[in-house]
Amino acid sequence: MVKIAPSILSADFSKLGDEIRDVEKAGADWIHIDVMDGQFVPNITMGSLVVDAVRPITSLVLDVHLMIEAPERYIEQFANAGADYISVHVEATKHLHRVIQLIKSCGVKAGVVINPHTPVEAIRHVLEDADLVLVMTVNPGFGGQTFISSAIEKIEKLHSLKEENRYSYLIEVDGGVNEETIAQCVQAGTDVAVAGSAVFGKQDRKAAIKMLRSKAE
Ligand SMILES: O=C(CO)[C@@H](O)[C@H](O)COP(=O)(O)O
Ligand SMILES: [Co+2]
Repeated sequence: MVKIAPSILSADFSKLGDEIRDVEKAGADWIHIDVMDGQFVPNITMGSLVVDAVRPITSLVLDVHLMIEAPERYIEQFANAGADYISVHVEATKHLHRVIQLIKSCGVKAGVVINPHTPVEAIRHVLEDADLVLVMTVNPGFGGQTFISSAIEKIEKLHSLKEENRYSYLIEVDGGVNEETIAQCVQAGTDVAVAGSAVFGKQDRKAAIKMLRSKAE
């Protein structure tokens, strides 16, 4: 069954603790945390302090999506704050293989992320080391954007490479995932679906997650 990972970017930050408890009660599997630096992407969001604050209030997996230049500078900080997964963009570092090893050496699962214009070939040689591959279905930087469906063939490709080579990574999709788009993602091989506005943007989070799961089946 697909895991649902609400992105706190769309939560009400004036009551972040309550928002996280609410989606946990509503059946969320993971909590997705979008870290943006105003350089790699135009927006600035949150740092490791937020991961630190969230860690004691939930037992859900904390899935940290780093949209920052040279992420190798901050891996230890996010690991110490309690991240379970740390994902870095291939477009943001000169030494992707080294960053993956660094994440793992901190005892954290390592994810690699590709932007909508980036082909799977760009991460081909780190797939055997990755615990997670995150396929962006919007240009990173903001919540509430429209799903880019050309990314579906990349999910299919990652799924078949995984089967052929017995790789162990999970496939995650992020951006514009909602009740209209989740089915095609899951059909293509998605294991984890990030949903920001499709969960936090709704009053009834339990109904929202239930709807996503039912459309995914
Ligand atoms: O990483 C990002 C955006 O850069 C995402 O995680 C968004 O926060 C997802 O929001 P929705 O598109 O689901 O509203
Ligand atoms: Co994200």
